[in-house]
This record gives sequence, C-alpha cells and structure tokens, in this order.
Amino acid sequence: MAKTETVSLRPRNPGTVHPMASLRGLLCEWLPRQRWFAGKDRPVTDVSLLSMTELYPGCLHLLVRAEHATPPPSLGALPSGDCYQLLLGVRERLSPALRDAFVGIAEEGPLAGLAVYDALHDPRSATLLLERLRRPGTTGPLHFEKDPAVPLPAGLAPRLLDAEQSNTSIVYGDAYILKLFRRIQPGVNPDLEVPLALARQRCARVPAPVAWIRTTQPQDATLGVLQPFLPDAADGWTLALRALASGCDFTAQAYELGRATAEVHLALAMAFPADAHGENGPLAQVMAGRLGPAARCVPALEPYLPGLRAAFETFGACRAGRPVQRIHGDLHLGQVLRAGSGWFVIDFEGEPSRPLAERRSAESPVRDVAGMLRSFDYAARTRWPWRPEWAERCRAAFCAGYAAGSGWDPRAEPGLLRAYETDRAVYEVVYEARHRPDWLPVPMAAIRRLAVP
Ligand SMILES: Nc1ncnc2c1ncn2[C@@H]1O[C@H](COP(=O)(O)OP(=O)(O)O)[C@@H](O)[C@H]1O
Ligand SMILES: O=P(O)(O)O[C@H]1O[C@H](CO)[C@@H](O[C@H]2O[C@H](CO)[C@@H](O)[C@H](O)[C@H]2O)[C@H](O)[C@H]1O
Repeated sequence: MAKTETVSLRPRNPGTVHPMASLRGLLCEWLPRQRWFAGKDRPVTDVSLLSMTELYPGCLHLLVRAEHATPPPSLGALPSGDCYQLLLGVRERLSPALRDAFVGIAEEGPLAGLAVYDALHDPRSATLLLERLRRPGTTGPLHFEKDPAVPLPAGLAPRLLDAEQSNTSIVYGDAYILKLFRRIQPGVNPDLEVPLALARQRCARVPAPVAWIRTTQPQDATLGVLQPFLPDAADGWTLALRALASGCDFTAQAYELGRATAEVHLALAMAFPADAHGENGPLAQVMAGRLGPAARCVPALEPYLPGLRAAFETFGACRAGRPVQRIHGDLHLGQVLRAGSGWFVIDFEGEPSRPLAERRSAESPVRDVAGMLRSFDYAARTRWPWRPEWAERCRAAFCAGYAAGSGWDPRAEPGLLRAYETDRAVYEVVYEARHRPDWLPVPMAAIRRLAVP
C-alpha cells in the first residue's frame, strides 16, 4: 500500500490528541447535508464520539451523536440528538473518483491537513467489509456474523447504490446487497429481525439475510444486513409511475401486491405469535393525540382537525377490528420490488422517526394496508392532471387481492380503514413538511378527503 495513500489513525502515543478533535468541525458541517441525516430541520450544535474502531489503516468505523439545539415547540417532541454510523477514510490526497465522498480537510488535531472522506464510496473499503462478513469474527466492538449455511463467494465487485435512501447500500456483483444503517438505535433492528424470522417460516416474499454486522458499544445495536440482490427488480413506485405515464392499467399488479402483502402478514403472524386484539379506544386516543403536535408543525392542518378527530372517534367506538401482530410498519410502493412475475417486500425498519421499541411492537395489519392504499394515491397525484380514478381502481384491486390472500377484505370495515389512512396521512404531512415541502399538497389532498365523513 502506498505510504502517501493511507495513514494510521491510532494515536501514536498515549496522551496525543484524539482523532475526533480533527473530525468534529468537519462532521458538524457535513452530516446535515447527507440525504440520510434525520435532523435536517434543526441546526447541529455538536458531534460527539460514541465509539471508534480502526477497521484497517486509514479507515475508521465511527458511531457519533449529532447534538441539536432544543427544538422549537412548533416541531413537537424531537430527540435532542441521534446516533449515526460512519465509515471514514483518511488520505493525504483524494483521487478524483472519490470527489463525491469528500468530507473535508481536517484543520486541527492529529489528522490536520489530511483529506477525510466517506469510505463507503471507496471500493477498497466496500470490498474489505464483504471480506469481513465472509470470515465472521470481531474487530473491537464490531461483530461480523453470517448464516453458516450460505457460502459467500470472494471477489464480488462492489458498487454503491445510487438511490434516494434513508441508509446506504452497496451491491456486490449483482448477487448481494449490504445495507448499512445510518441512524442507529439500541437493540435489534427489525430490518434484520423480521426477514430472519420470515426466512425461518420459509416466506419467499422477503430476501433472507445471509450476514449482518452488530456492535456492542456503546450498546448492542444492528449496524448492517447483507441480503441476496434481486438483479432485475423494479420497485413498485417506479412501475406505478411508468404505468400512469403510459396510460397502462395497473390493477393486475395491485391485486397481486395485495395477495403478496396478505402472504407476508400471515407469515409474520406465524413468526411472532401475538394472539391479541388491540382495543380500538386507547389506540384511537393515541392517533388523535398525534394531531396536535402535527398541526403545530404544519398549521395548514388546523381547519381539518375536527373532521380528523371525528374519524378517530368513530374508530374508537367500533368493535375491535383485526388482531394485532408484527407488521411491516412503513409499507408503500417504494418498499416492494417486482422481480420475475412476483412481488417481494423489503425494508422492515418501520417509520424511521418512531422509536425502535414502538416499531417492533404488535400492531394492526390494517396499518400496512392503509400505507399501501395511500401510496396509490401518492402515485396518482405526482403529476398533473391528477388521476384519482386510477388510484381508486388500484386501491380496490389491492384490497381484493388482500382479501383473496387473507380471507379479510379491508373494504368491509371502512371506519377502521379511514382511521388508519388518516393516521398515515397525518404522518405523511409531517414527513413531507420536514423532508420534501414541495410534496406537501399530496398528503394534504388526502387530509381534505379524510376529514369529511
Ligand atoms: N434485495 C434487493 N434486491 C434488489 N434491490 C434492492 C434490494 N434491497 C433493496 N434494494 C434497492 O435498494 C433501495 C433501497 O433499499 P431500502 O431497504 O428501501 O433502503 P432504505 O431503508 O435506505 O430506504 C430499494 O428501493 C431498492 O431499489
Ligand atoms: O422509504 P422510507 O423508509 O425512507 O420511507 C420514508 O420516505 C418515503 C418517501 O421516500 C415516504 O413515503 C411517501 O412518499 C412515497 C413516494 O415517494 C409514497 O409512495 C408513500 O406512500 C408516502 O408515504 C415514507 O412515508 C417515509 O416513511
């Protein structure tokens, strides 16, 4: 390895300044600009170190905490800081190929004058990560583990996935995809836990994890998951927009998607027995309780609050609907892939802004059904002229497919569906206000519809 290319990041002798001294300022600037950074609406006041592991000379694995100023009350309850996973490389000179990965030139501390970059863009680091997973073991607090029954070939060429993501994924030789979680919460990530459990149920709708990375510092947490890559897959969102643009019918695909969703729900119920009916009343109160903070964040919701509350009151008075169970938790067209003639479901992380414990709890499967119904509405409203009748046909076909697969037709209990759709639309309004304000009219159109009984 050329001496000019990599540098050791170990403090040379005890008492030398810690490498974090060189990184803090750079990260305060760089983190908020990343697509996967969750706290874009609040200034970062500091970045503190939670754990640092040298993966190889010149490459650090970091868990850092981005601290935020106290959020304004209008934004509701938000954490004052979040933990993020970073893989940082340090070189004397950065090659042009790594230009997009540039974090900055360290100005002070032991790395002063060196170029710091996001090492996940570096094929060498990506290759080393796969090598670590091929030969399980530990490096400091990092545990590299794999399913011993699956042989992982050597030498698969890495490429960073170029997708609008909440995390960062690397595809290896079009055979495997490694998703490295960016925002880390303590505990097992449902995106590992659920697909592993579904694989034990022989559910073929979800790619089974073959290897994973976890840490024990500062607490146990899942850091990444390697799964088979579906090479010719297209996601449901892309396919739906394509169908809309070309005037093609999408009801057959929507029906199949309903069936696939029901199949995954049945496998989830087997994998995580819960056997309980959630009471509607307390849940309706929880949903209604989300309205106030949402309206403080997006005042345009204010005029619709009485109608939205009424939707939750009706739901609260209904007989208990579906038994609760583990669900997907953030089901939409971007979370389903069509490969060959079948649908696959990915990304079981749940709604990213909710605490992990909440995302892992049993909930009504109607939440997922409502998520997908909202997604057809989104697709139909992305381009002018809006096509609500297209969405209606897809929504009906999805429900029919779900009924065929599960024996329960979501349309049979409109009060239940309206409450879950309303709860989801309120989440989407806040999500869009924070992340994509241009998209706000899409869920606001649903709010107007759902506020009228
Ligand atoms: N097993 C897979 N096979 C093919 N493509 C995949 C697979 N898993 C994920 N992808 C692609 O990666 C994208 C991001 O994956 P996802 O799990 O949704 O990440 P994130 O949680 O970061 O948004 C998906 O939209 C899809 O295009
Ligand atoms: O895929 P993620 O887990 O990051 O989910 C978040 O981002 C989604 C947008 O990328 C967001 O989904 C909303 O927009 C979609 C179109 O881009 C639409 O299909 C969904 O129905 C709509 O909810 C999702 O809410 C958010 O959690």
